[in-house]
Amino acid sequence: MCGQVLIQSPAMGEVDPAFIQDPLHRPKLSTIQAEGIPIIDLSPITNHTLPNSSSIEGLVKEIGSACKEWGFFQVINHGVPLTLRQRIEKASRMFFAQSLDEKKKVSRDENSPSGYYDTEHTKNVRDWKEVFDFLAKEPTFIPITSDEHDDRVTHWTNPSPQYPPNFRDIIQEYVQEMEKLSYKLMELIALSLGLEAKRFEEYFMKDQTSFIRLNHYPPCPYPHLALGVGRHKDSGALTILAQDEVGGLEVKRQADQEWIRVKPIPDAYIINIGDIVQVWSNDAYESVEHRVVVNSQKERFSIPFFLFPAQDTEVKPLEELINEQNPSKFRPYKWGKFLVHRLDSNFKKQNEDNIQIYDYKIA
Ligand SMILES: O=C(O)CCC(=O)C(=O)O
Ligand SMILES: [Fe+2]
Repeated sequence: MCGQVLIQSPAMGEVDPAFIQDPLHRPKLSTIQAEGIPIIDLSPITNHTLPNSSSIEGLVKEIGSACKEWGFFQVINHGVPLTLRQRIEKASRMFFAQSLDEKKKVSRDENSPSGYYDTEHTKNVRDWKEVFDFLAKEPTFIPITSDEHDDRVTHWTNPSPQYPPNFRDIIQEYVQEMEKLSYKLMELIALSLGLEAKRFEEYFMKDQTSFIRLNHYPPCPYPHLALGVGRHKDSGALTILAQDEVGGLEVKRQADQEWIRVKPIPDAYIINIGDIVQVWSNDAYESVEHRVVVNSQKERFSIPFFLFPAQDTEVKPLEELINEQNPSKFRPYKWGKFLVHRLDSNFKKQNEDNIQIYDYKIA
C-alpha cells in the first residue's frame, strides 16, 4: 500500500494519483484545535452502584446537546480498563509492523470481509491507511446479496492471525468492553430523545453486525494531497473511537462547516452518532461528516468500534418520534441489504457514489 507507493516513487512529486484528493477536499495543514467538542464525564453511570437520578438527568442533557450540536463528543470515566486498551494498542502495532506478505495471510476477501486490507477507497479516492477488521459476533449473519427479493442469508467469520500471540483473545475481550459501553451510551441517547432507556436493545441483543477496526496510518510524503480517510459519515448506529496521541481526526463543525481537529485526550473515547441514529431520531440528531489527516513525520493508530444492528433490522424513524407535525423523513430500509450493497462497491473503485441514507430521504 502506502509502503509500495514510497518504493514506486522515492522522488516526491511522482505520486500515485489514486490517493490524490480533489483540490476542494484537500486538507489545510494548519488546523483549528477544537475547544468545542464536548467532553462528557460518565462517572454518574460507571462509578456508582446506585446512580443518583439528578446526576443521570444532567448527563442525559449533556449527551442530548452534544448529539444535536456536534454529533460528536468525547467520554472520560467510561469504565473501560486502561490496561486492556494498552494491550490492544500494543497488539495492533505488532500486527502492522509485520511484512506485507505476513499481513496478507489474513487478508479479507469477498466471502469474508473481515481481516487485513490496504485498498479502501472513500468517495473513490484511496485512503492512506491499512486496516484489520474483526467482527464482534462469530458467525455474523448477513444477506447473500443486496437484492431486495433474495431472502437467502449467509454468515461471515473472522480470520485467525498467528501473530501477535493471543491477538484474537485480546480483540475479543476488548470488543466485549466496547459492546458494554455502547449499550450504556445507547441508553443515554434513548433517554435524551425522550424514549425508554432500553428502547434500542431489540436491535442488538439477539444479533448484530458490529465490528472493530484496527487502523494504521503510515507517515505520508504528501499530506497536503492525500487523506488517511476521506470525508464520510459512519453508517451504523454509533462509533466508539480510541485515537492515539498523534491526532488527525477532523470533524465538520455544524455551525460554520469548518473542519475542526479533535484533540487527543489520553484514555478518552471519541463517540459519534451514525446514520442509523439520524434516521431513528427522524433528523433530530445528525450523523456528522469527518475525515483523517495524515502527516509526513508520524505514523498514527486508531481503533474504532462500529455498533451495527442485526442484519434483518428495518431502519426507519421511530413511531414515538413522528406525528402529523413531524412526519417521517425517511423511507424504511433493510440494514443487511444496505451493508451488502456498501460492501459490493467497497471491493472496487467505482465512478458513482456509494448508497447513502439520503437515497431513502422523503423529499
Ligand atoms: O482514525 C480515525 O480517527 C477515524 C477513522 C474513521 O472515521 C472510520 O474508520 O470510520
Ligand atoms: Fe468514520
